[in-house]
Amino acid sequence: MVKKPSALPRSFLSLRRLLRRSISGRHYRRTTSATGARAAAPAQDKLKDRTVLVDVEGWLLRSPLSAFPYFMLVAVEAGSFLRGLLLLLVYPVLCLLALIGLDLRLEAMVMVSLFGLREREVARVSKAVLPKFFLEDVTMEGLEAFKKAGTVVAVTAAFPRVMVEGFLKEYLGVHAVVGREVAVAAGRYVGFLEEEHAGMERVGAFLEKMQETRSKGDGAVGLLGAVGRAVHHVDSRYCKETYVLSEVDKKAWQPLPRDKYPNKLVFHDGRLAFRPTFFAALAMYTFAPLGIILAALRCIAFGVLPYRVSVPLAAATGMRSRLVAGPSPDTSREKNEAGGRLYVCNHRTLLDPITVAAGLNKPVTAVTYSVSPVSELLAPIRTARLTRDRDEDRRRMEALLARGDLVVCPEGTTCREAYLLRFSPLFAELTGEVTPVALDTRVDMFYGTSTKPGAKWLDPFYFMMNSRPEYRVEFLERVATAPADGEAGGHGHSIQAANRVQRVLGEALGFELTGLTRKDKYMMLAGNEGVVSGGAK
Ligand SMILES: O=P(O)(O)OC[C@H](O)CO
Repeated sequence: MVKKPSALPRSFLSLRRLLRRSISGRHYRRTTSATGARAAAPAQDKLKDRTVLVDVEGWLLRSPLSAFPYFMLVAVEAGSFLRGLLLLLVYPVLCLLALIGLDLRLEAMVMVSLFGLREREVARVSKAVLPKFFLEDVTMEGLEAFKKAGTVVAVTAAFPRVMVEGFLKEYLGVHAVVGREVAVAAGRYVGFLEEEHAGMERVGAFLEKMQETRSKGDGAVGLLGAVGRAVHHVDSRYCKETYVLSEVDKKAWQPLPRDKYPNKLVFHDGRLAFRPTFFAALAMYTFAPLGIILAALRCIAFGVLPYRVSVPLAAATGMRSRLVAGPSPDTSREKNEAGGRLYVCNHRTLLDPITVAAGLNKPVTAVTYSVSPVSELLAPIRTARLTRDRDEDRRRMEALLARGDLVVCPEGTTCREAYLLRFSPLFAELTGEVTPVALDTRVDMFYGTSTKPGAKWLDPFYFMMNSRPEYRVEFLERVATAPADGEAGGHGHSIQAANRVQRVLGEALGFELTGLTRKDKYMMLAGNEGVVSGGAK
């Protein structure tokens, strides 16, 4: 359960603090903004190395800010689509509650979205799913104001602390997030959100303990929104200087561009590929029955029909496969000395090898690692498991390549954003040249990738459930992977060759190269190493 506020009356606590501060001789100067646009943001250097108290909704995030999409994301991603539907259905009633008091609506949204959910899963969603959406709501000026600050304490009242903590700490480098807690029992949320004043008492107690706030001389600086914010009371007690941002000023602030994200958003998780506002979520739930039918039809088409029939048929249902550059004639007809051709592609979804096969219009074998057994069973192409034992995998791949064309995705896991992960170099030791295939996908409603072991088998189905899923396929010029005359072979060489192929694909796609791995992705998004039980070997 959440900690109960102190039994002492709040007025007594405030009086005690006031006395303590008067005795230490501190002064609290309040600086309010001028009315001109952007006047409220202090120069970066002014806050250099200082302790800053940031009001998340009032200062940092864009206005008007709707909390509904975030609760919808938590309801769906940490709960289920059924819970999301419940939130959608009760939301109009919750809006009526807003007439009685805004906080009542918030409390009710917290109850519907979080009740019964595991604390750990909500924290995971806060780190793995919500940041993508919160980052789109960050104001550039709001963030830049405290970029050089020493310690940043973020305060939230419009969201439970758990919902904003992941994004603020992981992506914006905020040091502490304090705000309202939701009651927990036996590791699950009971759903009661503590009152705003209790959240602010918590902020006060936190600042009270900080050396910087109490004794460094400069005191803390507050960056606050203008109206009706309980955080002002805490701020006036702990900050020597305060910048207050009016709603009018904030409207002139710009959204933070992607290239200015303090930490790159390479990985994210969750099924919903759109911001679930009330109407967008309503559209999704209305479309879902048709989406299921479409997905079933598309899966059957790719499973049983030849590509020259299934591709146009899928296109008639809205699914697009754009072959930007097809395989060169010799690539598709001739075999190389190893046997079949080795196609090396970046990894967007589990359907990548099928798309390559459709582009070639002939069967291929795909090597997989930690794929759900259900996906293997339903795959319309031959698949072969890797073990992550280098010698064994090499033997398996050489044998497969001797028998026919092989598709490998050396990133080892899918990536949704415009980045390429590190290429595992084993493929470069199998044959003298490879054909890189640049793949990109677009979805409008559901992501066809996931990290939850229990949900992975549904990945291709979700991709097919989109109203207009799209694949872009580009067969590139072959790249030599064999050592040139006089060049040393071995592992060092294969790493260089793998990096070369990664670079070629990165250039074709306009994607940034990274050294991140499958393990990095899973540790970050799921807190595990990404091994699907029954699918590793
Ligand atoms: O589910 P992912 O994104 O880890 O991708 C799994 C790969 O397809 C492994 O072959």
